[in-house]
Amino acid sequence: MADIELTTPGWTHTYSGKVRELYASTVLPPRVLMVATDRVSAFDHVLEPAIPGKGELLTRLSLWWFDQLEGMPNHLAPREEWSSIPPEVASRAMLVRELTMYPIECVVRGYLSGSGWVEYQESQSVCGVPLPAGLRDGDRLPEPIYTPAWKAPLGQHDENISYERTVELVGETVAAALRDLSLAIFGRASTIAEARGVILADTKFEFGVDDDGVVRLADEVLTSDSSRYWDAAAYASGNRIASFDKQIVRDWMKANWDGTGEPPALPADIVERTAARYRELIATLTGA
Ligand SMILES: CCOC(=O)Cn1cc(-c2ncnc(N)c2C#N)cn1
Repeated sequence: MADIELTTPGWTHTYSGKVRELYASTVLPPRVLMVATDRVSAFDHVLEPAIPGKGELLTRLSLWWFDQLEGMPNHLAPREEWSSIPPEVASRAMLVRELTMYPIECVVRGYLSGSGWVEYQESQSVCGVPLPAGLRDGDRLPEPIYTPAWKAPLGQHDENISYERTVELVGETVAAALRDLSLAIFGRASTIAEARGVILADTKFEFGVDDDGVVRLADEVLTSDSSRYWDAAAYASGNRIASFDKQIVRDWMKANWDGTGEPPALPADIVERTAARYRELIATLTGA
């Protein structure tokens, strides 16, 4: 990994994700700086080259969604503290309260696609949740389903788990809260997106708890990295999955890599088309 320390003093690098870096403040109260890079990952690999502007675009999308989800406590630090964000990353960073994170990926699916479609064909269920017969790839589910995963340490695969397993991991009260909050947020976000001509097919939330015991929506929220977004008009006309997310990259990888060894570099047109889809999604949803 290229040198990732910030040139601005007062920050210590603490964690590298596939596409984001975390830093701890050495001067503020417990705060975490979450910096989004332009890196793109698919099939558990970080791909080359980076997608120009991706980090900034997805940060803007996260911040817009946090604002839309008023009333839902989140991990953003008070905006008056944001002047302390290093200018070198300010356009693609979020300053957040340090939380104790729950090890649960709170996945909500409103449509049948991706790994869910593969599993459905074999078992007429997704993550153990039984579904009606006769569904097709891309179909809207009768109602959104909560299909949690255990958040594995970096480098390991997240593992789909049952709701009962989440109870064992975090207790009944918190497990129920994570499920209910995830389904409620998904419902509100779907309504907001559909009013703008965009289908939110599925997404993944993460939550943590602060020192006062408040459960807060954390991580990035409803970005093209944590969600599948489709164009509603294209979907209605039968193009079931004209996507606004990484599908361009996934489809190219499936057609040009056998999954062994290091993945090939993305061609320039795939990089540009992906950047353009990110820009189009943010413009469509936020108007900016
Ligand atoms: C670099 C990628 O980060 C992650 O994978 C997710 N992650 C989040 C935390 C976290 N830790 C304390 N406080 C928080 N508010 C958060 C948040 N969000 C740790 N890992």
